[in-house]
Amino acid sequence: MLEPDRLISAEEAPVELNHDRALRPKRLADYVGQHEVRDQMSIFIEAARKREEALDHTLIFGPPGLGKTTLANIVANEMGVDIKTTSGPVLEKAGDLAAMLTNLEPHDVLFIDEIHRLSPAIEEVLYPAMEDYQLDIMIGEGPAARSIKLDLPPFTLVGATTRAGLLTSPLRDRFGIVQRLEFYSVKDLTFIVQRSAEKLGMTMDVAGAEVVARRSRGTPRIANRLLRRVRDFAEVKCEGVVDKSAADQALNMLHVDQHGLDHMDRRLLLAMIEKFDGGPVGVDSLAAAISEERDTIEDVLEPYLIQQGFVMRTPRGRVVTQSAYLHFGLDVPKEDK
Ligand SMILES: Nc1ncnc2c1ncn2[C@@H]1O[C@H](COP(=O)(O)OP(=O)(O)OP(=O)(O)O)[C@@H](O)[C@H]1O
Ligand SMILES: [Mg+2]
Repeated sequence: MLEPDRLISAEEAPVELNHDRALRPKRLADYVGQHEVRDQMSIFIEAARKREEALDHTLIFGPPGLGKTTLANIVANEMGVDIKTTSGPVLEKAGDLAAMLTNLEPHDVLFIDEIHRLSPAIEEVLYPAMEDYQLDIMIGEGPAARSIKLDLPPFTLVGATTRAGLLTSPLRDRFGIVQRLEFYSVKDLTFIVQRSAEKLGMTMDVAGAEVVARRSRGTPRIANRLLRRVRDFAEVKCEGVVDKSAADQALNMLHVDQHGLDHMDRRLLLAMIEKFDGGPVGVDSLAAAISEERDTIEDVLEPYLIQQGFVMRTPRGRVVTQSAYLHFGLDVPKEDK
């Protein structure tokens, strides 16, 4: 399990929901970064609106905290329709999904988070709903069971997942639009931090914002979280003014390093170096070595470490790179393995 107090976890903490909502952009124009996604979505949305049709079903995937839920809400907003939200693990019975589908108004968005966790029975209901706006379900049990067919209004299914690879291919194939979110550049994150600081009424200069951006693992949710901690620090220690030095001090105190790595990342990298000679090592062995779940490694820790070039995935397992050794000030081993 992820440690609940992990400061740079990209997962959303329940107490954060409200803070986050205040900082969450509502229009496509305010959705920072992800330029390709934004440009494409803006065209698809405008076209659907002109034709007075529902937007095509849209799949959004990417690591936690990059803006999938935000984008789903923006899509509904820009289409001028309502959004109904649910998630894969919550939908237990076909009837649950049927109830949601039959409650939709024409062109509404049905947002299913963690869509890779839908049960097979629910997926079966979803196929005709997505393809033909038809609901086809069995009601009752035993000899009295019968199937009923209902027409649904044209709607848009927006699915979000951290792991597109776990989607079954029939489900995946039914999405007309597939968007992959990338980690944000320091420049984009700096902008997000500046804007959030403004909304929080903070006094912060660009250099201070950039420090927070650099240590946020390319993830807006983490940037906003670190920003709130920096604000605490500045209010107590620096009369509320955040410049480079205040931001540096605050984040050093929190043990978030220059690359945004924290103790969990360091533990993972050091285990690879010390226990497995730098790899290759399978993800299960690694999970056992650091007492983490495999999913946490694959979903949360690894994507950023790979993106930053500290870890590589090879057919034989994970390998640490030279940069990882250098990051810890260790000698890079000779190529004689
Ligand atoms: N493009 C963006 N521009 C500005 N802020 C953003 C952007 N994307 C995300 N954020 C901020 O980051 C927060 C987290 O984003 P969001 O909840 O949409 O992530 P997610 O991908 O749905 O994460 P999860 O996988 O945990 O569900 C938002 O509340 C918002 O404040
Ligand atoms: Mg989300």
